[in-house]
Amino acid sequence: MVGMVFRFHGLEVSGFVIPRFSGDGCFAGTELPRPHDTRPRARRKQSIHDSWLMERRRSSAIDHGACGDLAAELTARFPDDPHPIHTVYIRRPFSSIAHHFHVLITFALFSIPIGLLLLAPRRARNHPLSSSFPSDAQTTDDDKDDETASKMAPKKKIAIMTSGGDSPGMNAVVRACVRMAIYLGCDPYCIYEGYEGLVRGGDLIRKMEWHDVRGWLSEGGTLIGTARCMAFYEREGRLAAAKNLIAHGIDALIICGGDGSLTGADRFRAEWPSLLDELVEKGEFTEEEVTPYRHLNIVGLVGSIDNDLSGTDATIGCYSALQRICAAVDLIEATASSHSRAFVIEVMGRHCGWLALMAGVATGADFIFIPEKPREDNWREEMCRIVENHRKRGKRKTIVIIAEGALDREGNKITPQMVRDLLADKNGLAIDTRITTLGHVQRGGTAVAYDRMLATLQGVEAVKAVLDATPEMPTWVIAITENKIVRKPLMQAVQDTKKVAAAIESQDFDLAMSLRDAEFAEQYRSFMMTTAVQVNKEMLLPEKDRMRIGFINVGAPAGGMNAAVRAGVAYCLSRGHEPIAIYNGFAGFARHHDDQPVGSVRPFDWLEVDGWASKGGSEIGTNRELPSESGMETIANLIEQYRLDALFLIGGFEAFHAVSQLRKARDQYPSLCIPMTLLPATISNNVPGTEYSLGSDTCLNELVEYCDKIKQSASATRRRVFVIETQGGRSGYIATLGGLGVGASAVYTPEEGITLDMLATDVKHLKDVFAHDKGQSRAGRLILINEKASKVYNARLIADILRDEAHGRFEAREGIPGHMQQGGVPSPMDRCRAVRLAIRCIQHLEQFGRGVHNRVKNDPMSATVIGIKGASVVFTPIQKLEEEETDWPNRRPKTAFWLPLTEIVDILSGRPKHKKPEPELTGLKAKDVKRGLDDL
Ligand SMILES: Nc1ncnc2c1ncn2[C@@H]1O[C@H](COP(=O)(O)OP(=O)(O)OP(=O)(O)O)[C@@H](O)[C@H]1O
Ligand SMILES: O=P(O)(O)OC[C@H]1O[C@](O)(CO)[C@@H](O)[C@@H]1O
Ligand SMILES: [Mg+2]
Repeated sequence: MVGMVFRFHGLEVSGFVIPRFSGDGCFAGTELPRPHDTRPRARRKQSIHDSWLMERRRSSAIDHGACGDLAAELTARFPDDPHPIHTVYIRRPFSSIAHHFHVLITFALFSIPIGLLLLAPRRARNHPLSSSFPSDAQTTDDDKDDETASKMAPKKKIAIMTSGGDSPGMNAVVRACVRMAIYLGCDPYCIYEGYEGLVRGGDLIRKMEWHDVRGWLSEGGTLIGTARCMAFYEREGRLAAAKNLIAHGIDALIICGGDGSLTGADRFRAEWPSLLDELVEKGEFTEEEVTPYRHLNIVGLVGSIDNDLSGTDATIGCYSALQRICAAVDLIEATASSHSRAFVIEVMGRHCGWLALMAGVATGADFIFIPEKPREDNWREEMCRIVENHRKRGKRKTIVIIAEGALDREGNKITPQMVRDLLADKNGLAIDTRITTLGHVQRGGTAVAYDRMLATLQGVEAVKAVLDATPEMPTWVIAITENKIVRKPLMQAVQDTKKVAAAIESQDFDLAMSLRDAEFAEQYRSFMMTTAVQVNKEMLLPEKDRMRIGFINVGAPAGGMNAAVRAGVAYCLSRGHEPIAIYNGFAGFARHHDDQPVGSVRPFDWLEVDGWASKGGSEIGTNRELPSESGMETIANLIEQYRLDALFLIGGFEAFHAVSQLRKARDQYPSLCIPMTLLPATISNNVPGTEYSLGSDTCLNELVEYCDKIKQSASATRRRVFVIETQGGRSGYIATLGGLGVGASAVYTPEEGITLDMLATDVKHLKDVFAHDKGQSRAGRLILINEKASKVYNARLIADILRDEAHGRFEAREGIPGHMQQGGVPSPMDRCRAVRLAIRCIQHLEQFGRGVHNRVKNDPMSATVIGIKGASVVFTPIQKLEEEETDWPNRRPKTAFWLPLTEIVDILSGRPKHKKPEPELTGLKAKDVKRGLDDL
């Protein structure tokens, strides 16, 4: 270090110091012993950043000399640093900004590697868009293309920040944005500490590399920090933020936060032109310098556990928080039931009742309080009436869920204490009552599979939106409607969100409800119907319209089956229908209906069913037998014998096949001319007519949790790859979505198949990746393979091939989670969707009424599948699905909506492009080709 001259003031590094500016245009550093400094090395390095950055000026040094030596010197200082310094650029003092050089030092801080950027330029090294896939092995070669840099257009710099309360999935957002930006030839930056980082600038704005975000999918919270920043509420703060963005040459900003953060973003966007004018006026920049930034390119991502932004069905993190809440309520139920107690559980949601509402639906709570829909003035009597009704029916536990922002109709806060006092009132219900406040437990922990998927896909979409943006376009927020990721105008979403608050304020609660997403109001009605069973007599249908509805589960168990039965039964009871349980599928129906003392066909007992909201498996039993196997005539006779007016089926591909068989047999057996509908429930998610089946979310959570653990083991062992076999039949949905959630290096699906070419590419890729991994990095890798991806290659064989090909350079093992993937307790999403879709199914069946055999026979809508398709919930006639949309030999839909996601899994894991397998020749063509009678 001695001999190099620095211009920076009192800059210290453990072991050497960079002295004051000497005024002679060159730099020097001197070794200094630091015996007193006991801080860990990373902390000491942080202090260099801090003090150096305090020294920096826009117009300070520009020089390119000696940087190679300095990088080598700094690397030598920190030999065991996992992220060595590649390049140091130094500026000569008072040079013009127009020289377009920058100072960059890459240090490592704790586990977060940092690209330290000083005086970021508009200059960049450009990777053409057509460049090969970025991979873990090839991403940090910044210095290679220096000579070409000056000839190319500047690279776009995209900054990502997280803001407001942290939420699980924010790290997945950052990972997706960083890697997608690199993939598309841009430079990603992270703004640390939310708006605070934007206002303060300096080293809170850092360039990111591909490997910087490795392993982030499974981390909770936000690793780039977040804050509630007071300064950003003020124009002064926003002015500083604008200055920092331009100073760092940032072209676009992706903000992931809740309603507040996006309101702030919208305000920033609206003020931007005047902020730039003010910066020019104050002499911070010239007009030419700000010209490239005249259009502020912002994209919002909604990251919040509260699910409080209008225009999107889900926010990143809300399902993870719901998972924590439901897990806690499920646990509390056992103790509540044991003591016959009531529990008042307070959940987060300052201005939004989504968490409380969904928790109420998913756990089958007795009563909820949410800000958007305060109870009538007589809420005390209403709650007591419902709780009393439940207790009279024999319920031993009472669960009341209250959002922290719960209000009464006059806008007064309803507190858990008020509710407790009411339930415990000695002159009233006199129930032994406790309060549990869940607090920040709800925000903690790793993201559930859905949030990882949402965060990743929305992150990718945000980068694309940034690159598509033109000044004429509105500023987008990335939303999700049902199953579809969509761009919506941020301004509209923010305005609608503000309207919710205003509507609550002005006590227009219907408006407040309608301004939330469509599911919100529907779920509220679902909750009311399932909790106030037979309390509200207005719900009852006239006698003549009441039906006997058979409930039957078919296929393998799937999370949410019981919740669907519970909701369907509760709805039937509210309407005066008679819900009939058919135990153990068609096999039970055909062969055990007259067993004694109880046969397989019997009315439901509401008290028993009411406890099924959170139960896994299938309480009424399920199996794969088809009506044709049980005997179609027997089934038809039984339907007649039990006077069933409708059939509600819940299950997977076998259930689909069963409805198809029943429909086709209608000509022969008139008793089958009753309305029937199928609610898809299978972890494989392979039922035609829907993009989502109950149980698939539970399965993905199990798979992701399993893979996280395996990956941790692989990472601890350093250079090891696990090949995980997933279930899913001939559908690669679970493998692909699981791969998206855990960042798999490769996913093998039956839709694509496996070839030697693919394996060879993946082996080479893994070798490259491991060769570039430093020993210290979190190097474990996963490959996911569906159980039927190939007739030849299975998890064990692929692991053996990898191990053999590694020639001792890395290890490979297989892992098979098997039936664990069916899950224990169903996920809240499966439970909530089960409730909503089951109620829709019964509503669909009840439209037909009783004894309408002829009408039913000619109406394609009388045998249907309910499904979520894109942005809507739809019923599709089974005949259409059977004939047009089903790949019968492979037992899956002809088109898999999720197939394009495989590319995203590959892009984000840096998997190289591989040759796709040829389509399989079958039948006569295959025979003739093999005999040489036809062309290949
Ligand atoms: N009206 C506003 N004007 C300017 N900045 C704002 C505005 N509202 C919020 N912000 C900025 O966004 C930050 C986060 O907002 P807030 O605390 O409301 O959290 P949030 O984004 O809604 O997240 P969550 O509610 O999930 O915790 C604020 O600290 C502030 O810096
Ligand atoms: O952690 P803090 O800043 O106290 O914020 C708690 C608030 O954050 C939120 O969880 C949203 O993240 C609100 O529901 C809650 O009121
Ligand atoms: Mg908020």
